[in-house]
Amino acid sequence: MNTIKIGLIGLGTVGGSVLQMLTENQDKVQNITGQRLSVKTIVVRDTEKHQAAVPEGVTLTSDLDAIINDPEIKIVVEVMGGVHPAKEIITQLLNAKKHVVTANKDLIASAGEELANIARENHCDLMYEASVAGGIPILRTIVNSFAADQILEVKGIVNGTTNYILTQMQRKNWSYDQALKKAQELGFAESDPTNDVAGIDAAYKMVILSQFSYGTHLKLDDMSVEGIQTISLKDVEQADAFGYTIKLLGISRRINGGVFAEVGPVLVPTDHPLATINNENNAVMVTGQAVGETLFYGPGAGGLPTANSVLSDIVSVTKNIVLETTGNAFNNYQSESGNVDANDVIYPYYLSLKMLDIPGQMLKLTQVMTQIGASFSQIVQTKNDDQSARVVIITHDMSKAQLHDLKEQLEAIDTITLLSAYKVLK
Ligand SMILES: NC(=O)C1=CN([C@@H]2O[C@H](COP(=O)(O)OP(=O)(O)OC[C@H]3O[C@@H](n4cnc5c(N)ncnc54)[C@H](OP(=O)(O)O)[C@@H]3O)[C@@H](O)[C@H]2O)C=CC1
Ligand SMILES: N[C@@H](CC=O)C(=O)O
Repeated sequence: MNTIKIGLIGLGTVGGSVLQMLTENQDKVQNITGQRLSVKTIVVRDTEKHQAAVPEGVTLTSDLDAIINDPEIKIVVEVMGGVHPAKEIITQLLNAKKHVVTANKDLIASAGEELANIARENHCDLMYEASVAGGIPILRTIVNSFAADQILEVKGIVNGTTNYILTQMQRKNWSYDQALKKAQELGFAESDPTNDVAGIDAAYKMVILSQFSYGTHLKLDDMSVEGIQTISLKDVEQADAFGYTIKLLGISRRINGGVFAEVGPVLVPTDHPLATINNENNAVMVTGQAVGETLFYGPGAGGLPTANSVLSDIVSVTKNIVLETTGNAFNNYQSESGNVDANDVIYPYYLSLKMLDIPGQMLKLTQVMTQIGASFSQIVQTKNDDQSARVVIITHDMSKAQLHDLKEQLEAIDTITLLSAYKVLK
């Protein structure tokens, strides 16, 4: 039996589980591919820390050249994370004719196209199923099963850490800090969790999903990205009283020949499937013109679920090596798309406002709403912690352009402060 040697860069949450799966599931992989897969070399920063976890016969080193310059190693798994030096390392690996499997969404969202070109020039595979929604096989599903359908919308929960934090805050009354600490301990969060909680990790995933779904190359700078740091317990309770759960959603839609994508907190009706997705689980709802609405659910973070996606890529690369069909892009859908007009992006909004407790403030608010042509379907007045008046509104449908005008007009009124403005899913 032929043996394919593998190099592994990173032995943390995901790398450790990849090593475990490659060791424990060897027989099945061998049965399917006809090849024996064997990890030859592992690269980490601190070899001492990992020595005990490395099986006999496997080289553990901090020297990347031990993989790059080893002609025996055909497939390299990059699970170290971050854009630099991962980008330079993968470039070197591809130029050294090695097939690369990565879970690195930061890198693929920022430089995926460039790396795919280098892979093609070298007749190498570059695969990254694990970069979006951890254990959910969403990218390959879009490539294969939506190949002929026009995807109209992709939305969902694509960050496990924030969904875990929101679930613990909503169900167990944990503080934000307590829930984040636990998410880090469980290995869901990035080594620096800023990108998780600020919505940037979800935005990277929406960039990749949009490329697969609409063939378009969005940039993070083109998207509005908001995290969960500003969600207050009062918002969570008020949303619940209105019949909604707050979730951090990525939403992308084809609108009039353009592609619109955003990440932010959204009020989801409690009977909507996305409201039922808890803990580190993710769910991606793909709406196709022909197929209609579909939902893909599963663990979005964690070692073994993510490793399962990495292994599916390794098996695909192995089959391509055997069939001599390497060098085809993971996704080759390319399509031009224009800009989306802010007048065409329409949702109801949840607005919470702080008002100085002096007469005439509600009248001012109503005047601003009327002026921009918006109206509300629900309104509640309570108190903020500092005893100022808190007014919470759910608007009728309004455009992003109207929301922008509303924000501008409210900024000019020093007795009213807009605390939060979240989309409401119907
Ligand atoms: N954790 C998760 O649930 C998921 C993670 N991902 C992605 O998978 C990748 C890995 O994540 P995760 O396993 O959680 O990360 P960890 O922080 O747990 O592990 C990172 C590993 O990479 C090694 N490493 C970091 N920098 C270097 C370097 N310059 N040279 C050599 N080795 C290096 C570290 O070595 P040392 O230990 O010596 O410091 C460590 O072993 C990231 O891209 C992440 O976004 C994707 C989906 C889910
Ligand atoms: N930090 C990420 C890990 C998976 O991509 C998350 O929490 O979703």
